Amino acid sequence: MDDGSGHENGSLEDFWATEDPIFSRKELLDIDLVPNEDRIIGRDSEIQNVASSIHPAVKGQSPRNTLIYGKTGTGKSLVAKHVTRSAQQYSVENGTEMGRAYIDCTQTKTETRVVINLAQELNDPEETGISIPVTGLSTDVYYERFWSILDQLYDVAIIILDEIDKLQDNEILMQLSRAGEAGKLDACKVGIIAISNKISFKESLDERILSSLQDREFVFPPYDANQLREIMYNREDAFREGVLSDDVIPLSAAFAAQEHGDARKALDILRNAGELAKDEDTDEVTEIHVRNAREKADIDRFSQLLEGQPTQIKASVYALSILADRHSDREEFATREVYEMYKSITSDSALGIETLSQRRMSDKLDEQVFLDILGRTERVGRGYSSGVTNYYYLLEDPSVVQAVIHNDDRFSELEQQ
Ligand SMILES: Nc1ncnc2c1ncn2[C@@H]1O[C@H](COP(=O)(O)OP(=O)(O)OP(=O)(O)O)[C@@H](O)[C@H]1O
Repeated sequence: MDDGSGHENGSLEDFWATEDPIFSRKELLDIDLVPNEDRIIGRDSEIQNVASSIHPAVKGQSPRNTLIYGKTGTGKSLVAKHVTRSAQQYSVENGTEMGRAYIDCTQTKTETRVVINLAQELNDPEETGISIPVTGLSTDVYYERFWSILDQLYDVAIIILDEIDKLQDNEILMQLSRAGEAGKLDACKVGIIAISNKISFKESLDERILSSLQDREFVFPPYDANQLREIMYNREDAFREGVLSDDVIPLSAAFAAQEHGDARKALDILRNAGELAKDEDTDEVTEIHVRNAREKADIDRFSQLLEGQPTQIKASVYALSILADRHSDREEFATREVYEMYKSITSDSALGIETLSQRRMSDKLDEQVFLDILGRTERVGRGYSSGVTNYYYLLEDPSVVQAVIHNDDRFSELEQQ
């Protein structure tokens, strides 16, 4: 309470003035940051490849459409953004009007929303006199306005569609990739850089779209532990000097390398380790913080996967996690074993769900295989037990799985199995 002495305000002022004991430039660890070229590691040939496919654009000619594949955190978005940013700077200095737009298709999934976002990103209403209301127009009208913006403002436009497999349908790809031939545009040339981490996504594309998009196609390999280390050492100035103990970066790199060489994961672990140290009011980030940050990252990822899943699914995954916990010497468990545990879990009235048949429970487990929650192997029995038996295994540590499922109160209240 303010006692009139000004003391309260004084102490808050002191508080505002305190420096962060851990981070000095935390923004260097932001996941959306496109760092300068000297901080980009191990992607020289990928940068060169993408640059050569859009090279004609800097002279106002048609760029080649480009598809980029690769697992999560292999630098796909980074390279696409970096190369197009550099191309745009060069173009402007050399008299070519180049437009550049980025769409994250996990957020913008429908054809109409993509056109609206592209039109808004590329428009300059003062110059074109065109307005793009957020709603209220038909898709056709949005397209007309979009083509008109492109023709009025740009010689060439490069459109990055990230996580393209998340689009609800392919109409937008058809429109963009054939805009020139179809006579929608008079002057502006359009190039697409499409990014995906699912190579199988091509199977869902119409032959005509595919042949147009697939002009150039690149696969980005995962990083090894050395490259991950270097990526992090190049962002070390996000932290105050002397705050990171020596083993922090190598350990974060080792964890992310186990994951499949994911730079996103590496930087997430490093940032979270710093946050944990800060929460503890210490001024050193140590190995323990890295281990806890990794566990937190795993729990967050797994929570997202399991979020909103029905209780039956949680119960069957929980049964598998208890088996894995009890038998640390084994990884895989036969359907029958999982079912026995599932029966004892679901018989607890605290859960309030019925006990399904073994067949239906295994159908539920099979669904999880597709969601990357579980793995399954099939083995052909020998001797009397001929026939195929399914074995399930967790893709995550049982303690992480249980921590996530226990967030659902009904599970945390279950009798110890
Ligand atoms: N070669 C690299 N050098 C420096 N930082 C990198 C490199 N590759 C990736 N990063 C960083 O890792 C994070 C993830 O990279 P990016 O978003 O480009 O991956 P992605 O392959 O597009 O992944 P996703 O498929 O999940 O979108 C970003 O913060 C990026 O800055």
